[in-house]
Amino acid sequence: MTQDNVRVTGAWERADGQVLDRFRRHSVANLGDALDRLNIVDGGIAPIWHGAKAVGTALPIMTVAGDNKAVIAALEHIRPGDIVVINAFGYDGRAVIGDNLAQRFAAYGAVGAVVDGYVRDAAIIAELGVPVFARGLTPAGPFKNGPGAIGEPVAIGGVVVNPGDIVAADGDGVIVIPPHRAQEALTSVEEIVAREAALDAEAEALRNAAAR
Ligand SMILES: O=C([O-])CC(=O)C(=O)O
Ligand SMILES: [Mg+2]
Repeated sequence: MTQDNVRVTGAWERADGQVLDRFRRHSVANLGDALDRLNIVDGGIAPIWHGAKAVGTALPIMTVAGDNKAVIAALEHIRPGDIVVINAFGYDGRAVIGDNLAQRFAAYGAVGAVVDGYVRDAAIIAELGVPVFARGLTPAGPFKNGPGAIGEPVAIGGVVVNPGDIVAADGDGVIVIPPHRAQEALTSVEEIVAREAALDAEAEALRNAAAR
């Protein structure tokens, strides 16, 4: 379906809320290790405020550089638990979202947004507490002409994101987990956490021995 210059692909399966909750317990670094250290978005895409983190089901949006018509059209397609994923082609000349859109994402139930591009209104977004990850900030506003696409696979930071993929983001960065690898990732990350706890205990024992 094409909705006024924006192509819209129909529904896809969303990740189960309990599965998302299990991913929420883990750092992106450990999740990356659990997936052979692959599937990680390049480090240029980072949180725009300290402490931002989010895990959700990807709602992918493709824009043209500097334009957010497709982002606005995507609002009505957000379902609770979604994370908005925008391929804005890394363009640094215009912000494709700001506090208005971030706030609307949250009102529709999205857990946050990952933007391969630039954003604005960072101080207000931080105050609102909406987790937003992007390449950087610019005060220049976007055009609203399209074209664009909603619900098709996109690339962000060198990684393909399909509609329905699980996306986890924290202070270190962003990872994309295809749903068919979710169980494997969770089993493996739980082993990694146990190993890291043993390393922490070892370091503590060394510190205590040195203090004696
Ligand atoms: O003007 C726009 O479309 C982007 C923006 O600043 C906002 O969402 O607050
Ligand atoms: Mg604004």
